[in-house]
Amino acid sequence: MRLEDHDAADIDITNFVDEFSHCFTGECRVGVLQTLSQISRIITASDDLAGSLPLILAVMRQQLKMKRGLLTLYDRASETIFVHDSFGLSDEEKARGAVLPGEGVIDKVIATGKTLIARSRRGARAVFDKEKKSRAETAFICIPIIHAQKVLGALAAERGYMNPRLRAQDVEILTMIAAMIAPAAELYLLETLEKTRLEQENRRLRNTLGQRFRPDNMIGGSKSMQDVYDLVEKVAATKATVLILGESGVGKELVANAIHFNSAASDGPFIKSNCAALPESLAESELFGHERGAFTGALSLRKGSFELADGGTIFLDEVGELSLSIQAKLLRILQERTFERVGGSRSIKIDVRIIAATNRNLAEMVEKGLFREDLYYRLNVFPITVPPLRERGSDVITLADHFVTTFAAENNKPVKRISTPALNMLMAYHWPGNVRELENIMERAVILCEDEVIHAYALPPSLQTSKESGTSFGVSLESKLHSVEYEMIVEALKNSSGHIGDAARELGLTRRMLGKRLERYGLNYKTFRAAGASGDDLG
Ligand SMILES: Nc1ncnc2c1ncn2[C@@H]1O[C@H](COP(=O)(O)OP(=O)(O)OP(=O)(O)O)[C@@H](O)[C@H]1O
Repeated sequence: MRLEDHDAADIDITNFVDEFSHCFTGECRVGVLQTLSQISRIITASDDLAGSLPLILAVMRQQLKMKRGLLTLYDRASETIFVHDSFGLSDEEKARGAVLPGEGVIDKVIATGKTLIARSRRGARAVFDKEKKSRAETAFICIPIIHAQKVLGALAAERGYMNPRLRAQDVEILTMIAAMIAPAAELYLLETLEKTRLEQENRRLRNTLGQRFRPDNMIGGSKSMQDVYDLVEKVAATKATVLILGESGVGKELVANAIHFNSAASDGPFIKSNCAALPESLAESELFGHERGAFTGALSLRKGSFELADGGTIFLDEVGELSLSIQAKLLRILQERTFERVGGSRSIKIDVRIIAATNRNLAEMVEKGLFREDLYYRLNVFPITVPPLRERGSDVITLADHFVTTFAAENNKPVKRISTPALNMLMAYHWPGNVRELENIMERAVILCEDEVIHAYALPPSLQTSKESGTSFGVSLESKLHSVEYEMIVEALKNSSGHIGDAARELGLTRRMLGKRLERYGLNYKTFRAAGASGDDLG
């Protein structure tokens, strides 16, 4: 009901603070102070300020014997006032988010930042619906919640009397409570609303700009990886079994992680079991657990990975390495979600999402009788193939930069960039060990680095053979020297912005000597002019 809905005669809005302040006499102070100290304790004890707001309303209800109360908050960005918490409202009122008679009062209080009181005989009748006989007036007291000069909302309470002294007392108490909960209200608005808004904004931007999902833990935006991210996003929302395929080191475990942490079970456990690392004798008890005394040395009951993953996700890495007998047990879990511990007869039921990964060709293994066909089909419900690094184009550079930043921070080194020849080498290499190999190489290079730039000679010999920038260097001493020379020349030309005299001076050569070397490497000093000293894109 809005303010305008009332007859003018029935409503009296009073700026109340001064009018009745003299009525607040000493006799009530003890009870009031107890209430305030209780509220203050709730606020101090709670590590979640926003969570303490409902408790405070409960204290208002119990200690101050208010019939109805509500806490409204103002979301500045959407310019909406919403009921955060309330007591005494009927289910119907709650469902429509309606507030007490004098809804317009709340608007006014939030707009002006001033305390207001609405008196209403009609309101009284409506409020005390069940006590229709009562014609007593109601006071709807509404106090702004202000923090750092910003109105964050309003605290309102309704009293079924108009006794000026009690009303003045209520105003004073509610004003103090409003001041005490203001930081909590601000925190709530910041944390909850801001987060929701950012998520909405993020979704909106992704939709409008055609941006797509990328798990937080994965670097690289190449088309082939974007296809992987799309699959991750889709399957994360389901409970389907996932089979992740791809060469060693491509990031299969990261994909499994991303699925789990973007799923509804993200608060549940994520248990990884490396099937290849387990000797046959131990694999069964590792996965399914064992009862006490199940075998020599089984001194106590042990839960296996499946049981530990209950309510979450189990990641079976290198699933192609499992023995045929364990494959049979795994098949049963996939079909029935039950298993027995080793040495046990009781069936254990679990609720687990299964993600398996392998770098083996399972279909081929099925043909050779090394992998159960029925298990293969059960696992292969939603396959995701992670592409090798050599098929990800400039992701190599993005990942290399990411690793340089990470390892520079880890090792406390001022390394800032990768030189162009080094980048060319990274791009030309075929990366048999994929991202893991790149990660290791960049860690080594950062450790070796003595200035702010990773030079080509800091990369391992396996990369030195690459045809970087069209200049192929062999593995002999002479080729390596040429590689270093080439890079030093490129750096000097960059530093001097393509000024051949300055570059020659920096290198300790004459212009003529430098000219000859430029010729040998097919370099043109003029191409370094436009890019400037820090240009990174010159070959
Ligand atoms: N897209 C990526 N972004 C950042 N780091 C990555 C990415 N892909 C892989 N890595 C890193 O590379 C390393 C290897 O990744 P991961 O262990 O997930 O590969 P894998 O395919 O499971 O390997 P394996 O088959 O040997 O088990 C890890 O350190 C991982 O953090």
